[in-house]
Amino acid sequence: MYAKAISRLIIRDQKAEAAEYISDYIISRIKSFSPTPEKPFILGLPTGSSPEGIYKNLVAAHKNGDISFKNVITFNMDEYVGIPRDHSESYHSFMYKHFFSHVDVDPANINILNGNAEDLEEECIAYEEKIRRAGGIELFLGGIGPDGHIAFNEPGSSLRSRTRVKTLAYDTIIANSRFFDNDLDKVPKMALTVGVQTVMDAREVVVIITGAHKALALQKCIEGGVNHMWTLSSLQLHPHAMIVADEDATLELQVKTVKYFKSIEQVATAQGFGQALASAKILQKKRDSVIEKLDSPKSPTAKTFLAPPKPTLTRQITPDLIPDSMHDRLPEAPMRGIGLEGLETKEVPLSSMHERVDSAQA
Ligand SMILES: O=P(O)(O)OC[C@H]1O[C@](O)(CO)[C@@H](O)[C@@H]1O
Repeated sequence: MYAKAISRLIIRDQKAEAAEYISDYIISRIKSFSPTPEKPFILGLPTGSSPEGIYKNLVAAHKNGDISFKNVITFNMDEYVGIPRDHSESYHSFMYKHFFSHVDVDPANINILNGNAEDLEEECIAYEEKIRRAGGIELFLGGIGPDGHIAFNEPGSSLRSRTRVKTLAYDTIIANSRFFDNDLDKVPKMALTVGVQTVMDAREVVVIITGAHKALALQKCIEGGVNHMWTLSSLQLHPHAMIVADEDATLELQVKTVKYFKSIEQVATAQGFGQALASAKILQKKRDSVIEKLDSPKSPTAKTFLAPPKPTLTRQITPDLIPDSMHDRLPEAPMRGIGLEGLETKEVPLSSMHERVDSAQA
């Protein structure tokens, strides 16, 4: 892992345009992946009001025959603990209402944490295991809270955390109370959530951030350092992280930050490579072809650098060590006559300290 800034921040005027950018992006990613039953596309999904527009677009695209989710396996980010699965505000209900009921995803391919499992810890361990067995998440779509949490990884969460039970922060309870008649007491106090590391393990992470109430979180995430108090900031360490925000969410960013990210998108578009991410497969292909070119005998570099003439290595047998005395190594006759006469050590007469003190005083 290496430290870097967020790869891309895409800014759109309105929330709906941000959602459109992401839904188009997901569609293009799934299409270019060409999933099959043997090689399904593994998609991580969030809930909340932010991604609603994305689901709406995906459903419309599916109905237009533009995209199929048949060979897509989904893993949701989180689920409340202790509310019935069919509660209107459970994340199970949300996902079926906004997405699953309207597309051709195989119900057997839908994974959502069970917040009513008898053993919640076991449920979380099994979830991580299932993600791993599926081959890891290809693209994790995420949403954040105003306190900068990704999934339900509240401020102070370990950046190495994995799926586990989490107590919701007061800020989150207030934010989510709008779905529970604005009654704080009705909001579940705990949730199961994938960990920060679970998200970071995805090959790509895309996060939607909209609204002025999330502006501080976006600023901390992009302009601040990696910090467990703003768990979204961990994305700075991800090689393929993209945040799509609306203008309101950029209110706390420095003008130069906004300008810079906008210029990245403009330059990319002008160069004709858009913002599409080169898939690992394409990158690998590119690497292979570069190496192939270098290795080719026609390549000038191949001759000069890659295939230097093999040096003939000869090894000498280490001679036996013949011990000699120090005396043998002292120069003898040849040294005489070249100005080294008289350098022989003179005998030093022994005198006691007492005698030396006396003569100094005299
Ligand atoms: O988009 P909203 O309504 O602000 O909700 C975001 C919430 O949804 C989640 O993405 C849950 O999946 C959380 O990370 C966050 O608390």
